[in-house]
Amino acid sequence: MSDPRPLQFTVIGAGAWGTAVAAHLARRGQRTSLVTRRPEHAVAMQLAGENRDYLPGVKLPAALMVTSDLRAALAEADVALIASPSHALRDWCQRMATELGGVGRLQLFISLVKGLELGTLLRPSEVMAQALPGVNVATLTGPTNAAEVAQGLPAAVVLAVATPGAFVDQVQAAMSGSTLRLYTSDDLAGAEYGASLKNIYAIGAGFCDGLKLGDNAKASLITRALTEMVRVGEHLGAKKETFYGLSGFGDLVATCHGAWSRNREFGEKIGAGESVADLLAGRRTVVEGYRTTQALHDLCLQRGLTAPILGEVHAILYQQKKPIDALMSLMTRELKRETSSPFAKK
Ligand SMILES: NC(=O)C1=CN([C@@H]2O[C@H](COP(=O)(O)OP(=O)(O)OC[C@H]3O[C@@H](n4cnc5c(N)ncnc54)[C@H](O)[C@@H]3O)[C@@H](O)[C@H]2O)C=CC1
Ligand SMILES: O=C(CO)COP(=O)(O)O
Repeated sequence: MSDPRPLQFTVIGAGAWGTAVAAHLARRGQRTSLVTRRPEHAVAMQLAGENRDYLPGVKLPAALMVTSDLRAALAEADVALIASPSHALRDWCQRMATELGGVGRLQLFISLVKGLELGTLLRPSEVMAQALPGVNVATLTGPTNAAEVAQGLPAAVVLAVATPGAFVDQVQAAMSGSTLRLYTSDDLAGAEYGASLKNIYAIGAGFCDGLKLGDNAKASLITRALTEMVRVGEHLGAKKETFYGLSGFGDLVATCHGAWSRNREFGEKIGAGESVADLLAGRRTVVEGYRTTQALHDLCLQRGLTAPILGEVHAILYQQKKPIDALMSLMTRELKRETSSPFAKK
């Protein structure tokens, strides 16, 4: 691993996760800018020394530069990290392409996004590569609740890249420290599909919580979800082993169990009887699993893949199926060996 040398990091999107990653980088002594969407949000953060809208209670390092000036923040950037909700990713990327007018100094463009784009069904790095062709794309993902990372609690993540190399090793070293340990991977598809699928299963785990089904039910759901994740992901071109790592199993466990998880909590409230529409109305923070359930459902239909748990989550979110009826559908499926159940292809 090469020694860190000063790099310029630009984190785009000042929700909870972009702010936490930017704060981590600045604390590591890396030159870091955090770009907000709204100018008034940048001003509020500068004045308060805190992101009161999305990450209240966490003091931002003085060295962190907060701005809404995307062009200035990108001008010197060696590494850009994007932390928008998946539905806003393409807009941000198009703005970046316009402001950069080429690729500038940018050598690595890292997604912090955990969801697919509705309609195109593309992974975040695929959307990014379309907007900025010629830049190496990557994702940084794993079990990382933003508040914990922002507080400096320890975590491990994976940096999965399209093209590995010396610069990626340098970024790994620059971002790693005593509170955050980065592993690298060349399975970008696996890391992104794992990150997207785990949000759907976390909604499912939330249904278990809301229905008060107990620990056995939730453990069974998580285990079968992992099996489904591996099968769907492999079929979509990912490597099986990736799903047993931080971006798959690691994040699945964290999100299905985390009291903080917005996806899990969304499912819990639906399981307890609240309506999807009421829960989404006027929400400020993102529940990625909601749109991504639709995207992955569409992708499975398109590829002829059977994914029973994903199908039931979709039926609850989009077809008004009752969570208790979805449970019955899963429990009464055809009996089989644990290691069997090959995909039924159309
Ligand atoms: N919060 C967390 O613990 C983690 C989140 N992530 C992922 O990071 C991504 C961003 O999530 P968070 O930082 O949690 O967001 P958040 O829920 O804290 O904040 C929402 C963000 O979305 C932006 N936004 C809302 N509507 C928008 C629009 N129409 N156009 C552009 N931007 C819009 C807001 O400005 C804000 O930055 C998601 O894909 C999420 O799954 C990944 C790891 C951890
Ligand atoms: O991705 C996350 C943790 O790794 C955040 O999960 P939620 O979006 O469910 O809060």
